[in-house]
This record gives sequence, structure tokens and C-alpha cells, in this order.
Amino acid sequence: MHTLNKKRLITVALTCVTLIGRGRAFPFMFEKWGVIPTTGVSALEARSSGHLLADMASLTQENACRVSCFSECFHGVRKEHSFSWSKRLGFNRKCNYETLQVRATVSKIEHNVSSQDAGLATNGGKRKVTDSIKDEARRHGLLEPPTTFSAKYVPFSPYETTEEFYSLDEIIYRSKDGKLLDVQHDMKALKEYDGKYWKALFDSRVGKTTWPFGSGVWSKKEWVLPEIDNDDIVSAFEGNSNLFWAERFGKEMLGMSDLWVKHCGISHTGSFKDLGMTVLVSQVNKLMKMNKKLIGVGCASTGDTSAALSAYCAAAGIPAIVFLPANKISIAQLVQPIANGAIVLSLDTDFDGCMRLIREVTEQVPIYLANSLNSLRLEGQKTAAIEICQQFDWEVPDWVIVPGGNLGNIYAFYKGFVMCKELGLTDRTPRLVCAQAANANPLYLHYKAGWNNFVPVKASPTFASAIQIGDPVSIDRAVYALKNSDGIVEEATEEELMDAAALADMTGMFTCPHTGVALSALMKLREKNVIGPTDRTVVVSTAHGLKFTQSKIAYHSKEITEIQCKHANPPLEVKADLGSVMDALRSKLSLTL
Ligand SMILES: N[C@@H](CCOP(=O)(O)O)C(=O)O
Repeated sequence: MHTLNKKRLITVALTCVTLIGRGRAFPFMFEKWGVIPTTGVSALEARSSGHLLADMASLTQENACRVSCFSECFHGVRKEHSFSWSKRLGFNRKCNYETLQVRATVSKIEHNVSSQDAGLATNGGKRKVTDSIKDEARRHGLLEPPTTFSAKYVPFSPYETTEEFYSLDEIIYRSKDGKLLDVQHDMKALKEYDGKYWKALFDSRVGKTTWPFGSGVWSKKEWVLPEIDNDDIVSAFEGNSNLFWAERFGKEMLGMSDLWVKHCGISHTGSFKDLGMTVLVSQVNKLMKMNKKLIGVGCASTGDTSAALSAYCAAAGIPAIVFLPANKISIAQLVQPIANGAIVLSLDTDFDGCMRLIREVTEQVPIYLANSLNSLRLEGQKTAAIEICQQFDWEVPDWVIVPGGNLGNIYAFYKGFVMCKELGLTDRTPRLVCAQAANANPLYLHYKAGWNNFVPVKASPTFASAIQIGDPVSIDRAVYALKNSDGIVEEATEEELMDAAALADMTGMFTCPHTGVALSALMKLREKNVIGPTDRTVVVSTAHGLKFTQSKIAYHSKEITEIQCKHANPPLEVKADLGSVMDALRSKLSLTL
């Protein structure tokens, strides 16, 4: 027998042993779980799939194979199931059980199954012209959402219990008494599966193109928007962003060994807003298919939200309407919605003024509100926190520092970390730091006042223009997240934030000014030794630096008169002859030529 085949046989045998072993534990688990639904993916089904998925992942050489497995019900009825598994698609089988106890045993794994059998596109290994990745996933039953999970809107009132709730298919942003809403998942149903199951499932989806799980957001679909049909999802495979080990910045600037930067700006439209917008626009897509009365989606923005909204709406063919404060966002951000065909209103006011207007407009016209006042957005944004844990192999960092403006994101991170802990993927949550620009610091002032009496401020211009917000919509959510994570709020002046961004750039990054605010907060906390030298710390970089080249150019050419620009590195203007070039190099390098 070929050695490879022998190896496979051993793997199969081990898989059987594992599953039979687990089978013994099932009666206990089912007593605990109660009745299995007669249709859809049953608790056991999904659980045994999860184990299989993990075990099957070891068959790495094989492109596709067919797996037979027996399930045995409490009354001794034995059923045989056969399904295809492919390296590219994984599998998601479903069948009906009418019993309380089922034991699954893998009996056979056949190799060299043709790709057609396994549902892979043929045509010389290529997709057919008429095919789409959605069709491919559908053939495997991957498009059918599990019926066991659900979510609903509830008032954001963590300190009170309430019976009030709304379907996610309703167009609603506030509770009866005007509170923000929160998306509440059926945690009982999610808890039917242990942390090991969720980790294996999420890990199995990373790096695939399988629709929609190639997205970092939709790879956590069950925790995000479980009931949406995969066909309705509008995704650019956002998320899965780089967690960068900031080795040089950490060691040389801060004496830290375990500093990381979560580059959320390396994304479809260059900011973390894509994470929330894929969820919101997908839901709108669904609502429009349901013939809900909607003529488009609108937002107020300091540049990133409008860019994301316009791109996702354009991808789905949905009209986007964006309200922007005139002359207060970068050119790169302004051109994004223009290029994506959105209706762009440049208004002679600041962000808070735009926000007031879009709220009034959406009350009168059936335009769906896409700001993070809409709690759907946060469901996508929270996946960045889950992803951080996943990238650390499900370990939790000590600190996570998030720049804060409208303040939805700090709560989204909190929610993601709490969910990981509650569902058994991690054992604790990190301490959160919210970093604000001193020119737009209402949360910082509120924190310093002992969380007493929140007072909005008039935000002054800041290079961190995306967080130039004086009256943040998510203030209550942010305060809750910070109080419950032993959190801290820090601020950074214009000079501090621009210097911090420049310093980070000198170590190989290309940071936006908001990341500069977060890095400056880190430097202050490190100086005070609040954050220790070996504390594992993640700085959340919210947008791509290339959106903010104007301020970087101004800094490096020392055009900003109010600050020293002490790390400026202006280009040398040199005559194009060898002598001048050598002189220039001598002045910069220690050349003795
Ligand atoms: N920084 C935001 C401001 C709007 O915040 P949101 O959380 O309501 O989207 C932007 O990029 O527009």
C-alpha cells in the first residue's frame, strides 16, 4: 500500500476513535441541550460537524473526498450519511433527526473523488463563465443559514431589564423612550456549542474564498447576523486585517516587547468602517428585496463612513446619500463617494451639524440611516476584536487602544471581547483605552470628571479629522464599555499626535493621524508605567495613512507653523549632477568619501 494511503487510513481510524469516544459523551450533552430540532442543523449535527471539520483539516494533501458516516439514534436506528468534503469548501451537512441521542462515526473516507462529485467547478479546474462563487457554495449547502441562531434589537439599557425588542427587519434606531438600541443574540442557542467548536469553525474559514466566509466579518456570521440569507450579503471580503508586530517602534520608542498594531485601514475602502458597512448594507439589501419602503441609505460623515457606505451601496446597486462637513475631510476621502456615484452633499457645518441633519432627513424620507447610531454597524465592527483574539491563537491581549470620535467602535470592541469570553473562546477581556484628540475630547473630559454629567463640546479642527466630533452619538455605549473593562481615556494634542504618527512611520508603518492619537495615548500610559514593558498591547489603526497625505506632506515640509514638526524628513532638492548628489549623500550619511 502506498505510504500516503496508509497514513490516511490511520487518520480515518483515529477520526473514528475520536468520534466514537465523543459518542459516549453525547447522552450527557443531550440531556443538557434538550430536544434537537427535527429540521435544519441540529445541535449534535453541528457539533459533530465541527469535530469532523477539525479532524478533516488534517487531510491536507487531498483536494476532495467523500466521507461516509453513521449516526445512531437513541432507539438504535442507524442511518448512513455520505457527503463531500473539499479542501477549498469544507462542508456543512444537514439532515433530520427526530431523537434525543445521536452518535456519529466516520466509517469511510474515499479519496480521489472527482471534483464534480465534490461540487467543485469543472472546466479544467476553472470556474465556468456562468458560474459564481455563490453557486459553488450553494451546491454544498453552504448558503443555508443555521436555523438555530437569531438576533433582535433591544434597548441599550444594560442596567435595567426590559421586555421591549424589535426584529432586525424593522427600520428602527431608537427604543420607545429614545434609548440607543443594541443587537442581542440568542446566547442560549450559541452556548449549545462550546468554545472549542467555535474556534475550530472560525479557524477553518480563514483564508478561504468560500462565499461569504472569505470575509473576516462573515466568517463569524453566526455571531453577527445569523439569519440573513447568504445571497443577500454584500461583501468585499473585508476584515482579516493584518495584526502587525510593531517590533522597532515598541522596543526603541517605548521599551516594549509585545506591541501590535491592528491595521483595520488595510481594507476595501481604507478604514475599519467596511466591517460595519458590509453588515448594514447587506441588511438593507435584504429589506429592499422584502419590498420595505426604502429609497436609499444615508449617513453623516467625517470621511470614512461615507467612503464605505458609497462603495458597498455601489456594489449592491443601492443609492447612497452622504452629508459631509465642507472642507473638513481629506481630498482622498472626499473623492471616494464621488467616484462611487453617491449623492454627495457638502454642507457648511461640522460633523455634528451633518449628523443632526441626516437624522432629521431620515425621519421624513425613507432613507435608511447608516451611522453607528444604527446598532447593526457595531455587529460587524466587533469582529475586529474577535479577530485579534484569533490572531493571538485565542489569547487575549492586556490592552487595546482605540481612537474615539463618534464612539461606536470602542463599544463594538468591548462587545466582541465579551462575546468571546462568554462563549468560552477566551478566559478574560482586555483593558480598553479610548484615545481622543485634545481638540475634540468630550469623552476625555467626562472621564476626568469621574463620569459625572456628560457635556458635549464644540470640536475644534484637528489633523485627526475623522474624530473631530463634539457630541458623540454612542456616548452611553462607550462609558459602559470603559467602566466594565477597567478602561482609561487619554487625549493627544496636535503636536503629540502628529509626532507619534511620524515616529511610527519612521519604523515602517504609514499611519493615519487617528492612529497617531492612539499611539500618543500609549506613549503617555507607558511613560506613567500604567502599561508595563511586557504587557501585550494592541493599538487599533482605524484608517489607511494614504487617505491623509496632505497633513503628512505639511508636516514633513514643516508647513505647520503651530508645531515644531520635529521628525520632519523633507526631500532634498538636488541638482542632477554627480557632485551635487554626492554632497547631498555626505550631508545625510556619515560618508567620508
Ligand atoms: N468617523 C466617522 C464619523 C461617523 O461615525 P459613525 O460611527 O456614525 O459612522 C466617519 O468616518 O464618518
